[in-house]
Amino acid sequence: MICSFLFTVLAAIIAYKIIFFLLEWRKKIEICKNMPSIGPRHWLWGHLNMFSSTAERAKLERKMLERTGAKIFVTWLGPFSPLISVCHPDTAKLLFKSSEPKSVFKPPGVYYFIKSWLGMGLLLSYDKNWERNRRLLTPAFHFDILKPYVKIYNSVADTFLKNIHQNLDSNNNVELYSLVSLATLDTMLRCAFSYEGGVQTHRSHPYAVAVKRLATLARQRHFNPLLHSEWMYSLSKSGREWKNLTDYVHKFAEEIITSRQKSLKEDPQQLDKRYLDFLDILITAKGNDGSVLSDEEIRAEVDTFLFEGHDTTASAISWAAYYLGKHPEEQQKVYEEVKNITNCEDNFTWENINNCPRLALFLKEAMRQSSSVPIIARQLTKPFEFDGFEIPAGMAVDIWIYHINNHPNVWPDNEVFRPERFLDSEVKERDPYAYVPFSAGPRNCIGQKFAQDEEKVIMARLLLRYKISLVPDFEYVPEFALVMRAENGIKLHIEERK
Ligand code: HEM
Repeated sequence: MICSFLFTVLAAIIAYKIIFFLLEWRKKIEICKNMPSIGPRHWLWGHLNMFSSTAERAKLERKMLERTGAKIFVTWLGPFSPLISVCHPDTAKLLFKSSEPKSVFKPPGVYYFIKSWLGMGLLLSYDKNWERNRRLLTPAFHFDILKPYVKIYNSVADTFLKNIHQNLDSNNNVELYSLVSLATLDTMLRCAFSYEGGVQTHRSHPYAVAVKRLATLARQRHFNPLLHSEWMYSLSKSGREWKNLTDYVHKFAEEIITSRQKSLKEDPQQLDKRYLDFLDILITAKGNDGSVLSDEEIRAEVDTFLFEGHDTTASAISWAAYYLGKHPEEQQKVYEEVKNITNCEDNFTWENINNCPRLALFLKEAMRQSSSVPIIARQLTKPFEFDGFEIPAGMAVDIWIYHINNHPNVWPDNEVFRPERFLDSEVKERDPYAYVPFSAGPRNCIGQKFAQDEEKVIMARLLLRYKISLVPDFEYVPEFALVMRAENGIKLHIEERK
């Protein structure tokens, strides 16, 4: 009797869940019915059978944007999961201006898949916790903190340039991306964490390798609906690899925190300065009620900044170097400027950083064509209307920064590399949300100035020492993941300048 009662209750719950799921599915189909997409949706694969790499997917989407001028589109990940994306300033600005949280709550929100790695640090947190930590950490990017970092950028560049020289093959070619990753990791560790780990002395560093692999695993999981459930993922091979790698990166972050805590205990006078650097702010932070950040909160911020602070900048610098090789005439212009303002000295100063207009234009155009953070995402807490499409609360929406920065209706001749697009006279004619490599609005990138300064120093120093060209027949294939990497790395031909 009890058994049959329990069975009936269980059957009712299962039936309810199935009906609820089917109704939700029908609702999603209805919402996306007339939305532009890269092609007809397959009943099982959705759009997944139309591309085998993120580069192919982005290419198909670009073609679709050329054809339709769409401001919003949908990609079905299998039969049940529509991924809605805004891709034009008109639609994206509604989200940039809002305080909608990041898509951390459920799949297929892209940030859901990296939550167990980065924790609820500044990138993924929302509401009161985010407000508190953003307020707390903003002073770490004050002018007075950033200015002395220029010395570190130059010292990092010294080792980076030596590494290039040492890693040249017999044809004078070098794979640059991995060396840049080490350089930007070194910068981040030294500037924000007062950590001198000699990162660049190795050909690769396990942390940089782990981050690269984690980003790949997150992307693969995103596009494999079978692995969306936590349970299925934890049983899979890649789920176990994910767990091992996140354990390792968390341990790396904990070591950095412990080492700084020890050093501050031994010599508290290190804190007697007007502006504390990033890690010291976290360690000494006190809320209004005297509470400190928990160990878990500190670690989440360290994990977040280690990743956001080095991987993004590595992408920006590596792709910028690629464009130097691709456009020799632009390289020459930037080189002339850098040579003149430095008098060929091996040092790029704070004054130089703020007085290199040609380099600044070049870097902006490079980041337009290869946006280091190609996609970000939000979870709607209220309904939004994007270009006539009503999207209900609860759905995740991707913001395609790369497509916004290249949208054919916003950027004439979008495939042409033309740094003059960023002259004041042209900028003032454009929508302020048309160029958003560092996002926009309240959740914009806190490290923008830091990243731009570092980029300028590394690029200027690279140009002063080497002439760069592309390697014929090498395939430069962008990978549209959390950060825009290059599938085969970025191999460049290098000639020492006399
Ligand atoms: C070229 C380099 C960089 C690019 C293109 C970039 C881009 C971005 C973008 C697009 C966002 C918005 C993410 C979102 O809304 O989901 C963001 C946020 C963020 N970035 Fe960067 N970033 C760069 C460098 C850095 C650096 C060097 C740091 C740290 C030193 C940093 C720390 C952060 C943090 C903590 C956030 C979250 C901010 C918040 O939500 O309050 N980024 N970045």
